[in-house]
This record gives sequence, structure tokens and C-alpha cells, in this order.
Amino acid sequence: MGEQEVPTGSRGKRRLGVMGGTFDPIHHGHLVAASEVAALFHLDEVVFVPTGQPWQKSHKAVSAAEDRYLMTVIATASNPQFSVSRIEIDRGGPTYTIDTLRDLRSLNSDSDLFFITGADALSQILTWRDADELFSLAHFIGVTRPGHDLTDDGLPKGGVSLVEVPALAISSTDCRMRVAQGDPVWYLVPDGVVRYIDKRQLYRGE
Ligand SMILES: Nc1ncnc2c1ncn2[C@@H]1O[C@H](COP(=O)(O)OP(=O)(O)OP(=O)(O)O)[C@@H](O)[C@H]1O
Ligand SMILES: O=C(O)c1ccc[n+]([C@@H]2O[C@H](COP(=O)([O-])O)[C@@H](O)[C@H]2O)c1
Repeated sequence: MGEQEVPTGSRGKRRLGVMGGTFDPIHHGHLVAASEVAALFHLDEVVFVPTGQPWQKSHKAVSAAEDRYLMTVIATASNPQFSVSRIEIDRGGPTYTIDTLRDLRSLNSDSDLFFITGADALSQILTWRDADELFSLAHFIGVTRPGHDLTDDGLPKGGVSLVEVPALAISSTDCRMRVAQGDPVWYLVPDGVVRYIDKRQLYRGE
């Protein structure tokens, strides 16, 4: 991965990062990725957007949107640069990033959008709805993730930046399995999320 130039964006515009995910549960891999990209790309804010109905995960059980939303709020509450949007949860129906970017553009006409994805998600992006149009609405930033190759092969030139972030071999799947087996998730997810999982008895029967 070569050194990437940081896109300057439009003069005078806010720089709004968008971190989309199922967040079932949110973990430190998500938070470190967002924090690193915010610093490297001089973002004013990163909005975390929990998916409503992730259509490519429809064969899997996904926790209630309100639980995933609240865990995301708990995990991000202490960082003044981070916020959480209900836009995908409240829209209803299958979640498409193209709809989210269109909505965020009209709600934030003063901002350039930077969509943050891990290497695994970036490699699937051409399977997303209206993939061609995604790159005209936001600049995409792919981040390294252990076990996945980070590449922009086949993606529009100038539409994507690739960045290395501290490697955290954490996945939501692994966190859910650990809870199901009675193993700790302390320090993989924020403390408040450990408490929330316990309080709501999430992932116990999986
Ligand atoms: N450890 C990590 N390092 C870097 N990026 C990550 C990491 N974990 C997740 N991401 C990225 O965060 C976004 C949201 O991921 P998601 O909520 O699906 O978490 P996940 O750990 O991949 O979940 P699951 O194991 O349930 O598939 C995706 O773009 C994903 O690539
Ligand atoms: O738009 C699509 O068709 C699409 C298909 C799969 C995933 N996404 C988005 O990619 C992000 C990561 O998704 P996931 O399933 O890995 O949590 C999240 O914001 C999803 O809404 C988007």
C-alpha cells in the first residue's frame, strides 16, 4: 500500500466521516478505525450509522436495531467528535448505503462526506446497490483489517483512499461467540457495551 494523498475536499466545507456498520456489537476495531481516519483526514466529525436491515446478512440472525443503536451510542458517547445517526434504522426496509449517502448529503449540504470501510467491506463494494454512483456522493476510505487484503482494484481512480490503521483482530462475530461460550469480551468492546450485553442478555443463546 503506497502513501495516499489526503483529498483536500471543497474549500470551506466541513469534513464529515461516515462509519457504517451492523455493530452487533460495536467493538474497538470500529472505534480505532474511525479515530485514525478522523485524524489522518482532518475530519470535523464522524457519524456512526448502524444499519437498519443489512440485506447481505439476511441469512444471519442480527440483533434488534435498538440494541445495536444503543450500544453504538454508549461506545461513542465520550468522544466529542463522534455521533450516531438513526437514519438507516428509521428509514425501514433493506439498508442501502446509496440511500444513506443521498440523505446525508441533503441534510449536510455544508459538508464533504468520507465513508469509512474495512478491507473486507471494501472488497464487496461492487455488490452494493448502485455501486457506480456511490463514489460521486462520498470519498471512500478503506482501512486495513487483519486477515483481509486491502485493495482498490476495480474501483474508480481517485474515489478511494487506502490507509493503514493499528491492527485489531476483533470481529463482532467473535465477540458474539465469546459471550455465547461464557468467555469475556472485556477490552474487546468498551466497558459500557460489556455491561449492556450483560444487562440485555444478548448473544447468550447463539
Ligand atoms: N477489526 C477491524 N478493523 C478494521 N475495520 C473493521 C474491523 N472490524 C470491522 N471493521 C469494519 O467496520 C465496518 C462495520 O463492520 P461490522 O459492523 O460488520 O463488524 P464486523 O466485526 O465485521 O461484524 P461481523 O463479524 O458480524 O461480520 C466494516 O466496514 C468493517 O470492515
Ligand atoms: O448498499 C448496499 O447495498 C450495502 C451492502 C452491504 C453493506 N453495506 C454497508 O456496508 C457497511 C458495512 O456493512 P456490514 O454488513 O459489514 O456491517 C454498512 O454501512 C452497510 O450498510 C451496504
